[in-house]
Amino acid sequence: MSLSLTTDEREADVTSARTAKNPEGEPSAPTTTAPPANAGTVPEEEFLYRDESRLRAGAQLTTGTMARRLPALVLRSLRMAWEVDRVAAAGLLACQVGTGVLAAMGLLAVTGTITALISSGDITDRLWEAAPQLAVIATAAGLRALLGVAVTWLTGRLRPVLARAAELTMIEAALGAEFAANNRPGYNDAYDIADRGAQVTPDLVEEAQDVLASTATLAAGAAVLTILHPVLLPLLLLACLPQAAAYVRAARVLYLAGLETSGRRRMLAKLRWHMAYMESSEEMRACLAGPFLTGRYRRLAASVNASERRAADTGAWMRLGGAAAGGAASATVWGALLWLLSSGRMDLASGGGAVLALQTATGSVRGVIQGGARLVRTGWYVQDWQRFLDNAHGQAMTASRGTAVLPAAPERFEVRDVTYRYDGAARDSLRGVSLQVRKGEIVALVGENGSGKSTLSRLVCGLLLPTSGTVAWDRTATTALDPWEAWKHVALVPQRFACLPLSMRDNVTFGQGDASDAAVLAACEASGADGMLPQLRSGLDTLLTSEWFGGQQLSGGQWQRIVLTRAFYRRTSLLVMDEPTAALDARAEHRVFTGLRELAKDRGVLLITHRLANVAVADRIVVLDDGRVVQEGTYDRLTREPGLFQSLWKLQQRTAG
Ligand SMILES: Nc1ncnc2c1ncn2[C@@H]1O[C@H](COP(=O)(O)OP(=O)(O)OP(=O)(O)O)[C@@H](O)[C@H]1O
Repeated sequence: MSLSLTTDEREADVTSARTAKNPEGEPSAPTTTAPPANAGTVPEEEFLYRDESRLRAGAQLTTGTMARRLPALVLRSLRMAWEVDRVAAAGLLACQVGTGVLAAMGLLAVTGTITALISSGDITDRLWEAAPQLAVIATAAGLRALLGVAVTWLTGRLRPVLARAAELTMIEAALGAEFAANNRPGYNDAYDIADRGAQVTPDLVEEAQDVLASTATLAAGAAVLTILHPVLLPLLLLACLPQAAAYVRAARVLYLAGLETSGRRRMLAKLRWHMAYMESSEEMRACLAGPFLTGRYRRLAASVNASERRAADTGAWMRLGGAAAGGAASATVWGALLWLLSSGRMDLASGGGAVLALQTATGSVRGVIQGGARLVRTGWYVQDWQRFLDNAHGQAMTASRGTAVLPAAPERFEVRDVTYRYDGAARDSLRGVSLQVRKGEIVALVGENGSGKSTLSRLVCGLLLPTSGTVAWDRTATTALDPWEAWKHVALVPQRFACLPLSMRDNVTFGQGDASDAAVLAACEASGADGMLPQLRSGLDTLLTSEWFGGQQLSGGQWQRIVLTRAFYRRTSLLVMDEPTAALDARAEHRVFTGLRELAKDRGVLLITHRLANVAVADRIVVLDDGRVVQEGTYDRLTREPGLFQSLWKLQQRTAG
């Protein structure tokens, strides 16, 4: 998926804009080929969900599946609740069992009361006879109300804990995924859907509670109905089948709509982020991107709304059909009860009890069906979450890498005949590349935009694994290494870095090392970040963001100094710097490059920069062109030797005047 335009598309765009003007230069009515205002040139279809196998699996979900999966889902929700809060989980289960028992007691007491009241004899005697039953009814009702309050309290206690626990599993899954997976077609959709599953895990528990409560009351009603006449319960259950089928079909339609709109909803979230947050807000304003993007947002939102409305309408029609069929079937059950009474097969007292039991059971069956359908839909989402955690998309690093741990800090990082192609890309980003970085050596990577420098640096760091060829650290292939152990030996200054809302100290240390003032200040000195310390309100403990009270915002160059400090603080065997001084002023840049030789004494340094005068500091320069190494040598040699390096270098010299 690409948001950029091809040259043809861009030209078509300009042409249509030109033809939309009349010869006097006044805007005319848009031609049929011109895109409508604020439309954007990438059609919504680009953001459709395309995982056919998931959609097919979704379409095959039936009432049978629901019936089979309900017990497992209820158990699973109880297990999840048990894992995060045992007291609440046990309490909820006890409350549900208690509710069922009390419902049965209440119903039996109602039947007993009616029998006592309509029997012959003095009314005072009959009332005295019914009194204990009435006491049971009142006590059962009161206790059920209390249990209801307890259920609400316990569920409220569980919800946030479950939600945070589920969020954490997603963060861990994302951190444990291959960096390359982000490019895999469908991965981000799968992540989004799984994330939705994680968010609804508290619903799973709540809905399971509802189903359990309805089932408990249904069990009580069913027991009383069966005692009164064996035909009533099977009839009632049969009558509910059409409604159950309709509800499950409606749940399936809504679930599939959720899948289908996931890509578009993700794009909406991304647009919202860009329009609302500080990182891109200056560009949004100054380039007048706001109206265009809100137009784009409206169009995408309309397309999502239309899909969701269609699903809601279809679901409503299905439920209406189910309700009508259920109503007709209920009438049959009530008819059967009338027939039993009129034909003398059931006495009047039992009939009174049966009316109440039927009413209770019908309400509970409806509760089981509606709650069950909701629970099953939530269960599908939770299943998507579990599939992601189970590495259904093959993204987990544990699946693609070994567990080897290097016995000592590595001294040689070697790339041998490596080819790399990003997932979903049409061509290789690197082809047959070889490179070595040894301890004590500074190697510079240069080349034009898109030539493969960052990709190669990611391979050297072990962030990416080669498509073919080998990347080895002291003879151990990066594919065999435990990544978390391996990255203890790497410090990376990436092109796009993270500006985290943490204190300056935490932004530098990330909780590693001794984090003492002396250690952090030494790294600050090497990067030039020490110069900004006097401006920080609380020194190293200043919160680096103005989005919260007490925080302080840094400039772009100041942030880059922090990122350099981060890398220097780590004192690793390999230091990779991708455009490390792009935002630095001349003094800070000079300081970094003059300090580099000292830094390289006990580590290998891989330096990527477009400022070719700076690579004079390197021992070796490797020149990349379109994914291949085209030149390699010292600065002196490459500036004299005709080739890509010399021509780029001369251009820069000329620009510099
Ligand atoms: N995450 C990615 N997914 C797919 N293709 C990518 C990705 N990152 C880079 N590429 C492609 O790989 C090629 C090399 O990109 P790379 O970022 O390594 O170039 P570079 O030399 O570092 O460029 P620059 O000087 O602009 O930083 C480019 O054609 C780019 O389009």
